[in-house]
Amino acid sequence: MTLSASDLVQEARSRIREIAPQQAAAAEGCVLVDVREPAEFQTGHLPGAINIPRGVLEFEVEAHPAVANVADPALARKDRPLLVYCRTGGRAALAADALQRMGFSDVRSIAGGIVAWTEAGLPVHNR
Ligand SMILES: O=S(=O)([O-])[S-]
Repeated sequence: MTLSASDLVQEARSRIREIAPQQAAAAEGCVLVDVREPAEFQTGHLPGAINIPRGVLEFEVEAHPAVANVADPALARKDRPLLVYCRTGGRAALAADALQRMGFSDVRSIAGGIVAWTEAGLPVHNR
């Protein structure tokens, strides 16, 4: 049996936690991870977000300064709350699923991504 991208996203969604943009806006102490491509990130992103594209996420997340264990760089802080998002939620669902499988214990994805965030009237940082 082969699966479509949509099937993969649905499967991931069954294993992850998604929260509404308003809940995400109220979340405190999370590392906010934009998993879109750098060019997308540059067109506007959530305030305070870091950009680790979906394609390199598994390879780079543990060493990112926002996640790394400074005292022992070999150990990422797997209990660090991570809040991931993309454009509409597909890539973020796959990203959240992968992060959980890597042992990150507090991962959430913003339902509907930055599109839903913007539609909810929440602020976007443009540079
Ligand atoms: O993957 S996506 O939901 O950003 S199009």
